[in-house]
Amino acid sequence: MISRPKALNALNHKLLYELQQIFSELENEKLRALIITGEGKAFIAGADVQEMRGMTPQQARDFALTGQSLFKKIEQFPCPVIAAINGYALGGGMELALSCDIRIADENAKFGQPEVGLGITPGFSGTHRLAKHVGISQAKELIFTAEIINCEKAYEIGLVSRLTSEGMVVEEATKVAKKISNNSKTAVAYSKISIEKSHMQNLDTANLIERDLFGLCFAEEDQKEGMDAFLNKRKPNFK
Ligand SMILES: C/C=C/C(=O)SCCNC(=O)CCNC(=O)[C@H](O)C(C)(C)COP(=O)(O)OP(=O)(O)OC[C@H]1O[C@@H](n2cnc3c(N)ncnc32)[C@H](O)[C@@H]1OP(=O)(O)O
Repeated sequence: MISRPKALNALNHKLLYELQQIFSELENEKLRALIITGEGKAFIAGADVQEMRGMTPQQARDFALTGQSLFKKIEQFPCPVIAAINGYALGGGMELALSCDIRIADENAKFGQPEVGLGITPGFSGTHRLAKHVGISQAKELIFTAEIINCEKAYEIGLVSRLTSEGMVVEEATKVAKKISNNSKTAVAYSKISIEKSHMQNLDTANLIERDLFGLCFAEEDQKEGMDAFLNKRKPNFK
């Protein structure tokens, strides 16, 4: 849980470093799924404007690199990462949600990239990932207008995959995490790698990536256990 509620969980250097540390430690935990949510009325209301106000161009560039590196770590995390969006997901907050694999929104969640209203561009990979998830036209409209959209609009444009009533988003994210956890950890991990690496590739390159990972599954115990379970009409017991 992102917990800096007095500043609506705004991402300052301290919080970004803490998150980098947490994800580095969790990488070796052999998790099946990971849920991120915010404390209070915001998921994350963006990068810390107070802290950015006095930055030099070089300091701002270094700050952007800090956020970009953390969000790349999340996107490449060994298990699926689910953003349980409990409120405002703005600027860097939307960009963190975009680095997650699955986004689920509470009915009070609001989304936007308000940066151009502050005289800056998105800086934590939002110009890349927003277009990746909702298409270039929608991404341009959201970024150029700095419009804040509600959860229904976010669902309509494919920014989030599920909507929940107020206060139920972590419960719903937990349900999804449990469904993922019932499946082979290796097969889910390889599927995540294949999707991320083959996206934006041509079909032949994408097929090569998928073919190699598909073959690797057959070197894993889970493939034998999964298929034996089906053939013997029982539930699989993945390691
Ligand atoms: C590379 C990435 C770049 C970026 O992410 S740029 C930043 C993008 N984000 C934004 O522009 C959103 C800024 N925040 C807001 O627009 C508003 O907040 C909200 C609409 C989210 C909520 O408004 P309301 O309900 O009226 O609350 P409140 O009084 O504005 O905020 C409560 C306290 O939280 C602090 N806060 C909110 N967002 C940020 C932020 N992004 N950076 C630093 N502080 C923030 C405020 O200042 C205030 O604090 P105090 O009570 O001491 O006045």
